[in-house]
Amino acid sequence: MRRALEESLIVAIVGFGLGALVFRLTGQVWMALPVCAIGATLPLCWLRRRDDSNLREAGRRAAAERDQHEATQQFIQRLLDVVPMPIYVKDADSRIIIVNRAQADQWGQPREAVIGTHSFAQAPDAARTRVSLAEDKQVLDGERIYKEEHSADGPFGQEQYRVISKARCEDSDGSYVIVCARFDITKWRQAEREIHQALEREVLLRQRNQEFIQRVIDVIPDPFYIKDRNGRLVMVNEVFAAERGRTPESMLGMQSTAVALSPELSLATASEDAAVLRGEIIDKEQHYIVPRTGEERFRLVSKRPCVDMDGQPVIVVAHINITRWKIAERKLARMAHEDELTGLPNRRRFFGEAERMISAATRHSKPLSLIIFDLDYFKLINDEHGHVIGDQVLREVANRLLEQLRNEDLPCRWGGEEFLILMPMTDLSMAMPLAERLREAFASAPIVVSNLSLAVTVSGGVAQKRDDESLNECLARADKALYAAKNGGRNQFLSA
Ligand SMILES: Nc1nc2c(ncn2[C@@H]2O[C@H](COP(=O)(O)OP(=O)(O)OP(=O)(O)O)[C@@H](O)[C@H]2O)c(=O)[nH]1
Repeated sequence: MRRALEESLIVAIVGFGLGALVFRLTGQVWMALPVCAIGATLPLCWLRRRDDSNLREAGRRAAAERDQHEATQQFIQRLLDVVPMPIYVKDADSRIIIVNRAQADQWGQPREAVIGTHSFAQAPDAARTRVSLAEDKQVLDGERIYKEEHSADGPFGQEQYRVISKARCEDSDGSYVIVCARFDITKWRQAEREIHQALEREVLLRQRNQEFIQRVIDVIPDPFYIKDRNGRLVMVNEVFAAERGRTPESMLGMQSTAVALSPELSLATASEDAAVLRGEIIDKEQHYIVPRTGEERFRLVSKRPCVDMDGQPVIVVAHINITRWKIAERKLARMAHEDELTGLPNRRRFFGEAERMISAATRHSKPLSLIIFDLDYFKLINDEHGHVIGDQVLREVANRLLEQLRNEDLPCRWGGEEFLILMPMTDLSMAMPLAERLREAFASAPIVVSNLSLAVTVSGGVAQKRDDESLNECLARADKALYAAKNGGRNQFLSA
């Protein structure tokens, strides 16, 4: 408008100016008027020519811009076609304006068939259409949609996982369009699921193996456990836990040394564990007293190196309770040499030691005497008070006998209520007073057992061993003297 006013003003000034000049020079109006008209026409022609050239230039530019735009469009299309994931662009009315090859292939339609149609025409149902339209509105308002979808039956009837991305974008005209991209992640998700299931199976298998091992070790009747390289308990059987008043689960993770039954038992643990981790095997016997109960125990400790299910080194430990065997062994050893009831040497031990004493006496030409004695009327005690009381009396007789002995004397329970004493460095004259002292020890004080006060006397025979006789021959002589003492009224010792 302003430009038109300027051009009209130029035309008017030029025409009027030329007319005014002619009128001034000629003074003739009829000459000035045509000049005025010609003067106005000249700029008009010039201006028209200039506009025509401008128009042509504008047309050329518009065509070039169209070509450029089209080339850009084609480039974008080629670019999108290379992308393997489905992508399409729709306008603000949800009409498809660009679609790449992957998307067209997925829809199973040629590109030209979908351009200009509504995107929701591709939706499988009304619900999906509603969701799609609501999302388009959100996207046009500036939101970005990024979501994952799972369908049990995808376009080809198979399971499908997709990541869907929708975002707003400005086109070359400055209008908003919606760019939609879909990424098929089915294979990843399925692989992920398979890995997850495999892991779950492994965890389950591991758990079952663990439970099975636990059941197996719980069957072991002795304490058994497994610890890691740091001495922490990783598996404990019920006996081991029960011995400590705990449950197996509550002990896991604890240091094995922290649950030792007695502090001295774990003194060598660290060095032993290090040796086992180097591949050594440890088998040893331990004798200890349980501080809590005062109970005496023996155990066989067995430590072995092993590798757990993760390939980590562990130490397998078994404590075999050998207390009963050890005590039985101890008892057997005692029984082999001691009389079980009285604790006195038995015949076997007596003969063993007597042999040595006789050899020594012979070698040194020293005298040696023997006493044999038994209880008088012991049968009556048994008959009247029972064998249990009788046993107690025999034990007391042994105690009283031991009180009368000298250190070097060798006593023996010969059998039943008969006892022997072998006295080295003792001749008959020394042996008789000792025998009398023994008789007196019984005759002077009753034996008290279980609130019973029982008068007990003993009778015996005494013999000094001759150089030319055996121990049995000497014993036979002493026995004869005992027989005589019995027949002579009892409560006396006679010499052979
Ligand atoms: N309680 C108990 N009794 C025993 C044991 N060994 C032997 N006797 C008993 O000792 C008694 C021995 O009886 P006798 O041989 O008649 O001798 P006695 O009654 O002592 O009579 P005299 O020796 O003649 O004075 C029997 O009753 C045996 O059963 C034992 O280990 N325990």
